[in-house]
Amino acid sequence: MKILVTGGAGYIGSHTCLALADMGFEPVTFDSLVTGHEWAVQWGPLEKGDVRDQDLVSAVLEKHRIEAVLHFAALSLVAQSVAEPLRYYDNNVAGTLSLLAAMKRSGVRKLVFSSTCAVYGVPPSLPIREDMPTAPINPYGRTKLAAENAIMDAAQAGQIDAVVLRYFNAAGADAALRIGEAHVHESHLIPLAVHAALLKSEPLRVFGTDYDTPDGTCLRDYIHVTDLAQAHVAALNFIMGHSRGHRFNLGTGKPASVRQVMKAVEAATGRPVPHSEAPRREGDPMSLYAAIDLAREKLGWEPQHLDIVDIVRSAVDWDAKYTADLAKTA
Ligand SMILES: NC(=O)c1ccc[n+]([C@@H]2O[C@H](COP(=O)([O-])OP(=O)(O)OC[C@H]3O[C@@H](n4cnc5c(N)ncnc54)[C@H](O)[C@@H]3O)[C@@H](O)[C@H]2O)c1
Ligand SMILES: O=c1ccn([C@@H]2O[C@H](COP(=O)(O)OP(=O)(O)O[C@H]3O[C@H](CO)[C@@H](O)[C@H](O)[C@H]3O)[C@@H](O)[C@H]2O)c(=O)[nH]1
Repeated sequence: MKILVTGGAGYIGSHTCLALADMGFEPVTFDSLVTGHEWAVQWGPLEKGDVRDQDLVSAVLEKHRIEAVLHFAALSLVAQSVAEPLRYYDNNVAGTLSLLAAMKRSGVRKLVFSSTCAVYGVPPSLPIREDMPTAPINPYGRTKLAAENAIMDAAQAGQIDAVVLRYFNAAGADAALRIGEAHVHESHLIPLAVHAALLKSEPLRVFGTDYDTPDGTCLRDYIHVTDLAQAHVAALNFIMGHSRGHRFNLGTGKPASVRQVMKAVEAATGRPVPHSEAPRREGDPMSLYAAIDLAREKLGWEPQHLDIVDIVRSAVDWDAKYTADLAKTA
C-alpha cells in the first residue's frame, strides 16, 4: 500500500517512513525541503514540492495511486511563529486546506495529521487528556488547532477519515543511526544541551527558572521519535478500518524538567552542560505532559523508551554520527 508522507524529509516524517517500510508499506515523500533533507529520504521516492501547490499534490496522489496521507509538512518552532505568524498561517493552515482539496480531487479519504500538545495552551490540570479544552498560547499552536478543526469538520461531514495525533516533545534518533534530528536552525532543548556539553556551541540558556515546578524550570514530555513513528503505523492501521475523525495524545506520560534534561545530557556525555539562566521564553507553557490511555486502548500502542537518559543518549549517538558524516563531506 502506497502512503504519501508530506514532510517525509523532516525529522519525524523520515523516521515514520522507516517504520512504514519496515511494516511493508511504501512511503512516497512529498517535501519542499524548506527544513528537511534529501539524505533523510531513504525508504521510497522523493517528490519535491510545496503542499500549497494543489495541482502538483493531486498529480502526485494519482501518479502513485496513493491510498492514505500522513501529513507532517509544517513549520513548527514556537518562537519563530511568534515573530512570523503569517508565514505560519500560510504554511500550516493554507497548506493543510490545499492538501485536503487535493485529496478530495484525487479521491483519497484517509489522513493522519501531525498535531501538537501546543494546542492545549496552559492546561487546567495534568496530565493532559484529549477532551480537555484547547486554548493555544502561541501562533504555532493556533495554526495547528485551525488545521485540526478543518480536518475534524471535514471528517464529521463524511468527506475524509482522519486521525489527529497530538505529539508532545519528539527526541532521540533511529537506533541504527541511519537518520536523526538535523534542524539547520536548532532551537530544541535536547540537541542544544548536547551541543553545549560537547562545547560545539554557546552555553545553553535556561529559559525561565521561576516557574511553579519542583526545580523552577518547565516540564515537558519527551517522547522517542521511534515510538512516535510506531504510533503513526498504528494510527494508519486504525484509520484504514474506521471512519470519521479521531484524536490521540502521544507522549510517555512522564514529565522531565529542563534541569532534569541537562542532568540526563551530563549522564549521557559524561560532561557538564555549560549554561546560563535566562528570562522565560515567550509562548512557553509551564508544564505539558500527556495522558496516553486513549492511544493505548484504541491504537494498541505503547511507548518503549521511558528513561530520559536513554532518550538523550540516542540523541548524543546520532550527533556524533552526523558530525562525523559532515566532516567526511566537508
Ligand atoms: N518536533 C517536535 O517535537 C514536534 C512536536 C509536536 C508536533 N510536531 C509536528 O510534527 C511535524 C514534523 O515536525 P519535525 O520536527 O519533523 O519538523 P521538520 O522541520 O524536521 O519537518 C517538517 C518537514 O516538512 C517540510 N515542509 C514544511 N512546510 C512544507 C510545505 N509547505 N510543503 C512541503 N513540505 C514542507 C520540511 O521541509 C520538513 O522536511 C510538524 O507538523 C510539527 O508541527 C513536532
Ligand atoms: O535553548 C533552550 C531551548 C529550550 N528550552 C526550554 O526547553 C523546553 C522545551 O523547549 P523546545 O525543545 O524548544 O520544545 P517546545 O517549545 O516545547 O516545542 C516542541 O514541542 C512542541 C510540543 O510540546 C512541538 O509542538 C513543537 O513543534 C516543538 O518545537 C521549554 O521549556 C523551553 O523553554 C530552554 O530552556 N533553552
